[in-house]
Amino acid sequence: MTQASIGVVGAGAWGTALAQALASDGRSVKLWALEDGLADAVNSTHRNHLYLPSATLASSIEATGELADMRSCDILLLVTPAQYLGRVLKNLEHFPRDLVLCSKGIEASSGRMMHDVAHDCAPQSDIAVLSGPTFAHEVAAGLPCAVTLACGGGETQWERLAPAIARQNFRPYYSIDVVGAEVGGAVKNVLAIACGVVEGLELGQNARNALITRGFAEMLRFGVALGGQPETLNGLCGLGDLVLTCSSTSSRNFSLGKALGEGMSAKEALADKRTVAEGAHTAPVLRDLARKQGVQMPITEAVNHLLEGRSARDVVAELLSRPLKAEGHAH
Ligand SMILES: NC(=O)c1ccc[n+]([C@@H]2O[C@H](COP(=O)([O-])OP(=O)(O)OC[C@H]3O[C@@H](n4cnc5c(N)ncnc54)[C@H](O)[C@@H]3O)[C@@H](O)[C@H]2O)c1
Ligand SMILES: O=P(O)(O)OC[C@H](O)CO
Repeated sequence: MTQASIGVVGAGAWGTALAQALASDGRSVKLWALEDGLADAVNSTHRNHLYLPSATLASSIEATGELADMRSCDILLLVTPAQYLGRVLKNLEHFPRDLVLCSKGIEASSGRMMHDVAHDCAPQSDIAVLSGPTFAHEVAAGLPCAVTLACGGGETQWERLAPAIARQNFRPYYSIDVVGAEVGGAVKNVLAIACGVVEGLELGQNARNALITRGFAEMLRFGVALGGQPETLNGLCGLGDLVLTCSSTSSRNFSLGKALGEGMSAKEALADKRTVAEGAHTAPVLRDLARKQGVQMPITEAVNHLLEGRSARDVVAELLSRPLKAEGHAH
């Protein structure tokens, strides 16, 4: 049987790392890069100097600056920042049967989750979501990791995707819950900003772990309200990614929060960044969607206050002054 041909759309840190993981067994992988000259640089130096300079890339990765070159792929992994997914999909001329969404966010202009954005552009394709605790530099270095691969096309899609995506050190777990997988990745980025603030203010490990646990309760409430399954959010794409991202300055979202906690203004912390901290874009739209659903998300509300310019100490004091309530309270 011939192998499915794979393309990765987006040559930021994560798209590059995914291309490297998939090419680690010598398979050829196409990688689309937006920036002028980046595709040529990747092909000639086997490095992505802009987004993942630490990694040496397999020679079987073929980078291109032309989206049209992705038309021959059987499977496309879409790895743009969430706010650009719709725009890039509109420029794709041809959609394969399998689209795998790897961005972690919500479209701010419309409130659409990534699978809705993709479905609106490519209604004939089966849509899957790949998400989990995965820092790009570790994946690109070949270190082991595991992810949720939620297949909207069910088991038949999983049977196509699993052999194309699984590698010795890159281990997908099957799920059918596309909504739960997307909620986990989008919400953890917002919560990681909050945990970074705790680090920046030196509030201690007890506070950080309280925030992770109460943040997880927010993630669960929101995910279930949207139709996601609690067991998905208990897994790699939910709790697993939340714990990773809330514990390390390798996370751009955690680092953004830390800078805010140390006293930098949101404007300064977000200025001139080539790389994306998705939580900053997701926080306002997540708050609006939660309010619409009647779901309480006090930590998400607090992150929005910070991004709107309130002082970190005031926002933390306000969170700690909320009325006492039962831990298992549903709202
Ligand atoms: N970096 C990681 O460790 C990691 C891991 C898992 C998931 N993700 C997710 O992957 C997605 C991409 O993140 P990343 O880390 O690869 O990005 P990055 O911060 O490394 O790079 C920014 C990306 O944005 C792209 N970009 C900028 N302007 C654009 C435009 N107008 N149209 C299309 N693309 C544009 C750039 O080409 C580049 O690919 C995000 O949703 C992120 O949450 C990242
Ligand atoms: O650097 P961050 O905060 O975007 O996190 C990267 C990954 O999503 C971790 O799983």
